[in-house]
Amino acid sequence: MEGEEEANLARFMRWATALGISDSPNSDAPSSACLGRSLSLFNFPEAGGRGLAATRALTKGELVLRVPKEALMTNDSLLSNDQKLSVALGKLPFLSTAQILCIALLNEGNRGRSSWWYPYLKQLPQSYDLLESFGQLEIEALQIDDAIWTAEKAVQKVKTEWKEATPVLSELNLKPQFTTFNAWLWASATISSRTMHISWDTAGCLCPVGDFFNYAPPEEGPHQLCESKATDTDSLLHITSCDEGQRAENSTKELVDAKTDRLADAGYDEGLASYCFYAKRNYERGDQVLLSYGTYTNLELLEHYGFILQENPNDKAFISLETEMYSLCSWPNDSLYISVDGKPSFALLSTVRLWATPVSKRRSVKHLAYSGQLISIDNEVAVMEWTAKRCRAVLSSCSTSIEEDLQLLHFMDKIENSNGETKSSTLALGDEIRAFLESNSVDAGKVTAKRRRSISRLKLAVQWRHRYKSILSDCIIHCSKMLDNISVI
Ligand SMILES: C[S@@+](CC[C@H](N)C(=O)[O-])C[C@H]1O[C@@H](n2cnc3c(N)ncnc32)[C@H](O)[C@@H]1O
Repeated sequence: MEGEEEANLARFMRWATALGISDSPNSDAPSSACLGRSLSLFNFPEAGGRGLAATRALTKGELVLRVPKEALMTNDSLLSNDQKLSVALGKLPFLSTAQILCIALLNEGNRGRSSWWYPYLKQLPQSYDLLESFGQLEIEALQIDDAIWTAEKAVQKVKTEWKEATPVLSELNLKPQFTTFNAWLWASATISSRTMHISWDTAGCLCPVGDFFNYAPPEEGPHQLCESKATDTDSLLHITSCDEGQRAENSTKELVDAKTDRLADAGYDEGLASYCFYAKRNYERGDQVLLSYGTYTNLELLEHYGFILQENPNDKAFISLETEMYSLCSWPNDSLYISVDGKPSFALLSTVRLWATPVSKRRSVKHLAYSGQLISIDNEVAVMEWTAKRCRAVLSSCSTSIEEDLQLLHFMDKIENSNGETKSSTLALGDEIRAFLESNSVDAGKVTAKRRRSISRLKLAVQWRHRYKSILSDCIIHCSKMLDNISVI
């Protein structure tokens, strides 16, 4: 099996080199290998698995990989020489561009060795852990309503998309294994987790070799400047004003920064007729070279890419608010969250401050709330108490505690790394966790490949909820500190 994987990879690299994919894009000398001068393929078990390492010191902004247009797998390139596919798709004009790319990808897989893309297809992952591939048990293991709802919606969406595409899959006469729901899940996850943005097709493109870059979040998340000022413990009594004008200026700057950041990272270059990848910072030889796919919370990473980050500066915890709060201020609902450091977002804090003000006085203090200023000491006490209480309510509604989640994760690590020797260690676990394991059918004795996959998804669900609960727990600590500060005044 390993030998076969190596042979597939070697064939893929020859194919990529012949197409002009190159990590020495500025050199005129023809390359004998597509990688080796700036980048090389390497395994990073703790940071994305297969990825790209720097083979020399790389400078920020340097072009490190170029993938010519001919090597990009797009709807255009897959449909252009396939009359049968175009005719079949013409009968279902309502399909989305992403559904069309799924169908075209399965159609290409069905061709097997005769596909021009065969070397590329052979080194794609065989399975994924995106939310849409979660079963009922894994979804329930997320525990938090918002996440469960997101996962159920993702599963429903991928099922609907498959059903809508079924008539085309039948008309193409694909082998049965390329028309199943599992095959569709594979194609859909491949597209969700590996396509790159192109301006001429919303489905994006699959970019051989370029899709070996693992993810790092962009350096700074949006809105952080304002929020940290407005909720800083030190500045409680002399709150730095962050008025609407300042906010607008900051967010425009952040948008521009985010845009230049993305452009500096990767993008299709019309002039070079290639997808180009740039070093987003300086790298030492041996470092993993990473790409920012965008700004994502852990739930969004899980939904679109099938992984989470233990340290994600853009993670957020949403808690359900009093119904009235959603309409009290003009902030969008997705700005009402608790940041990864446990502090309420600027918008959440100002909303709760206004809500905690008697109705008759709200009008006169609205400008204070909107500019992030403290309304009164009593109001601030009510705000911190309400926020901490809401976080505690969510934590106590979960069927496991943060400590139990940690124990469970530790146990799952053992199952993953063991060859069936873990049974006795279940005795050391609490009743609740043992019941959880039994109800999830995790039989510690047998670890088949299929079981390993379902454990890996279950582990992702537990890791996600553990990070979420940690944010709420940090928020409770933050609120207590603020209350302590107020009490010494
Ligand atoms: C574009 S591919 C990157 C290459 C991929 N590792 C491979 O073997 O082909 C994106 C996928 O890599 C994995 N990945 C990327 N960055 C990661 C990270 N920082 N931590 C964990 N997994 C990551 C996820 O499975 C994700 O869906």
